[in-house]
Amino acid sequence: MRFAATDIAGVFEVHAEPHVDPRGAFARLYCPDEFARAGIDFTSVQINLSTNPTGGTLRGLHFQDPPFAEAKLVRAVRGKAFDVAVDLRPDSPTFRQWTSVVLDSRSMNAIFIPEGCAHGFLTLEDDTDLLYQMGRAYEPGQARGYRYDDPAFGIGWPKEIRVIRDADLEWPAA
Ligand SMILES: Cc1cn([C@H]2C[C@H](O)[C@@H](COP(=O)(O)OP(=O)(O)O[C@H]3O[C@H](C)C(=O)[C@H](O)[C@H]3O)O2)c(=O)[nH]c1=O
Repeated sequence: MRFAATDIAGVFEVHAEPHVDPRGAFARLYCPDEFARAGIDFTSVQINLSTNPTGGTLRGLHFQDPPFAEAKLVRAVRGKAFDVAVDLRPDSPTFRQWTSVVLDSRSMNAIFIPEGCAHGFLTLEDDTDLLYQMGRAYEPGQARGYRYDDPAFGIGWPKEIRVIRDADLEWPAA
């Protein structure tokens, strides 16, 4: 497993480094000890699956405030997605900045998003499924969000948005 820093402190692209042979590939996707050696204290306690049949589906930007803030490890297990983390930590030098990773099921990469960041993604092809490993159990009613196009962030989404739920258009301005 290889951890690549991004423009935002604490956000990493995680490369699985699959073992490939004529049968296919085998990869370790998560290991708390390897995360700890990379300086990341992250224990996966809940796993979620997001299925998105239509390319151009946007979910997010979502986050939760303390004490319900969530760290998450997100990967595409089918298809491809433009995945975004936004730094919402007021004391961070990259406050309100964003970074992106293209999650590709074929390369087995992932993005680690620490507490204090918002998360969103835009699927780049039909039938894109994202698997989430969460650092805390789900707390109903704690979800907060900002619009994907909030001028405070200026996120450069790479393609037309074709599917988005109304609630993700109704978030307050940052
Ligand atoms: C997140 C979550 C949701 N739910 C229930 C609540 C709703 O009845 C249903 C769909 O939830 P929601 O519409 O919030 O799902 P998304 O819009 O895909 O939100 C997720 O996608 C963005 C991009 C994220 O980063 C978050 O992990 C999460 O907010 O699943 C659960 O039962 N457990 C959960 O952990």
